[in-house]
Amino acid sequence: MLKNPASKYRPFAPVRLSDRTWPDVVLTRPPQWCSVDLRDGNQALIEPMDLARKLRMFQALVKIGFKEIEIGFPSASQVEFDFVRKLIDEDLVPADVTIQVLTQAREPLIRRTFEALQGARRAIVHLYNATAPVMRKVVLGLDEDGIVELATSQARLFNELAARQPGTDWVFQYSPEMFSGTELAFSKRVVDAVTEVWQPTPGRKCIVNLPSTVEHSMPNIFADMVEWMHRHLARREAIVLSVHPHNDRGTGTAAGEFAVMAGADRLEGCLFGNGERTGNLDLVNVALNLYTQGVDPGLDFSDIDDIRRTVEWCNQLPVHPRHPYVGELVYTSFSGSHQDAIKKAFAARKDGEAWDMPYLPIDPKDLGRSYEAVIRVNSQSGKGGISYLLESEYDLELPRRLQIEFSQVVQAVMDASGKELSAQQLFELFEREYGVRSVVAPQHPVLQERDTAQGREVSLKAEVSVAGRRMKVEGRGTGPIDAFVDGLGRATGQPLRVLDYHEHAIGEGANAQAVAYLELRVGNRTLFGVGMDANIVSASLKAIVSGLERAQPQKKPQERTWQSS
Ligand SMILES: CC(=O)SCCNC(=O)CCNC(=O)[C@H](O)C(C)(C)COP(=O)(O)OP(=O)(O)OC[C@H]1O[C@@H](n2cnc3c(N)ncnc32)[C@H](O)[C@@H]1OP(=O)(O)O
Ligand SMILES: CC(C)C(=O)C(=O)O
Repeated sequence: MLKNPASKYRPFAPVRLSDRTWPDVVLTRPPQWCSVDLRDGNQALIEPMDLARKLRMFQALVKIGFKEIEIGFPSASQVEFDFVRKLIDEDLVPADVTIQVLTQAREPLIRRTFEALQGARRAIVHLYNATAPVMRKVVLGLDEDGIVELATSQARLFNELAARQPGTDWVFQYSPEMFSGTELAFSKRVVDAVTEVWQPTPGRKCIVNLPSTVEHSMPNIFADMVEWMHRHLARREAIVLSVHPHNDRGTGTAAGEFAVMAGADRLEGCLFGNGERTGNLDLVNVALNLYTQGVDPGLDFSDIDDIRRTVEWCNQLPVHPRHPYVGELVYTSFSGSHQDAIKKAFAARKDGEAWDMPYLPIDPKDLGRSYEAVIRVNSQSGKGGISYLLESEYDLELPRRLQIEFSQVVQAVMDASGKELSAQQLFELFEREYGVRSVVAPQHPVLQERDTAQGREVSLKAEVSVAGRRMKVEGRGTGPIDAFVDGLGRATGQPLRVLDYHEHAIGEGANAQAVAYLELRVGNRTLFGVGMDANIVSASLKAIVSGLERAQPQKKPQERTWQSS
């Protein structure tokens, strides 16, 4: 890179528009949408779409709700021509959808374009020619007058060819190419000259499309340029003012939104921002930005993953996992504090309430995404995410101090592997750590109760196996748990106390299980034991054995053996 980039690059020129109004505008309704996936998106593909892919994309766009779809550049190739014919000949265009096609301002191409459209019910024919200084000089070798002459002569050809096909309801569109890099006064001059030829009326408008063919400036500058055009164009009342932002600086979405605030009526772009170089404006992004402001965009993305799969198939390009609204990872939280906040907000949220969810600007359900993938656990995660997954996938409601204890177990495993843990892996780790499957309930229990002067007394005899060692326990207490703790303490010679107790059911009916979480004091250690059983008392007794097993001196995590004192 250069030490002095100014020796090579020029800053963009600000627009003189001190009375700009667009910054105060609030968007309360959607613009007119036009998808250019089948043209600008298609021309940017490594392998342009064949007929089957074009048709599938067209049908997906119709299903989403687009009413204007640029279906191709019919003079560019046979496939492009044939696709237009296919839609017309096979009557595949719904009555409320208008197809649009693009042509350069070159006579043979324009003639071929009108030929492709024969028999169309309604069509937008889109004419463009270069207007930017570098293009005038280097590509076309024309001065400003030459460019105006080129544009107007071809605009006249539009009038002529359309008149020969009166059965079609024609709409004309004009784009000064690289509007973003063209002097504003010249853009106005050429656009006014074209609309003078076309003579649109408020009842029969033409479309003037302002492309940031290359995104040259910050989006506020683009908005100033659009507002300037909006205020200065002749015949504005007879024009649908459209913009066509690209995304070279990564601000295509902002440019599109600001342009609508600045007076644009219509937005051209592609699904998930496909298009030349860094792409076109991402229509899904803008539509869902509106949606999250409470504005119905008039486009339906309620199965956004299906749309992504279609787009990936047609474009043969992947959508990035972090792409706004659609990426595989955008409804996933790995970091502990995010998980904690999301978990609490889900628990606090009541149906019908306004969406006010930390770290989730949109309800994934609205786009057909599920909550399950919202939280994933890796070394950046904390107890909130871990317990969320265990609760949402396995119905385990870990008490808070157990969440803290188990998250340290998880962290040790993560630190060693560096990998993400799925909900299933977390559950298996939990089962192993607390011996949920391996711990056996006390065998041959004999339980007796009697009333004494101090109250009810329970005595319990049983055989128990703790970490592979069988022992007989005999104890007394105010209830079975108390008696078991007393007996185990005697049998192992280890002081044992229950500090806290939580239990809940998992599942219903014949398959219901009880799960008990007991916080124990074993010797000088405080730790949890967990037991699961169809019977709640057995679940509690198993939890005590679980805690006792875990209390023995540790060799390696996940590898403990019993050492009796
Ligand atoms: C910014 C955009 O996205 S605009 C859309 C661009 N899309 C595409 O180009 C995809 C489809 N294009 C194609 O298939 C081909 O380019 C075609 C069929 C249109 C034309 O092909 P060719 O005739 O072989 O010409 P080529 O592609 O090299 O275009 C360059 C010629 O067009 C002329 N030209 C370029 N832009 C324009 C314009 N806006 N208006 C008029 N003429 C133009 C150039 O001056 C050059 O003419 P020259 O050969 O006399 O020097
Ligand atoms: C033809 C125009 C609209 C275009 O695609 C562009 O300038 O990016």
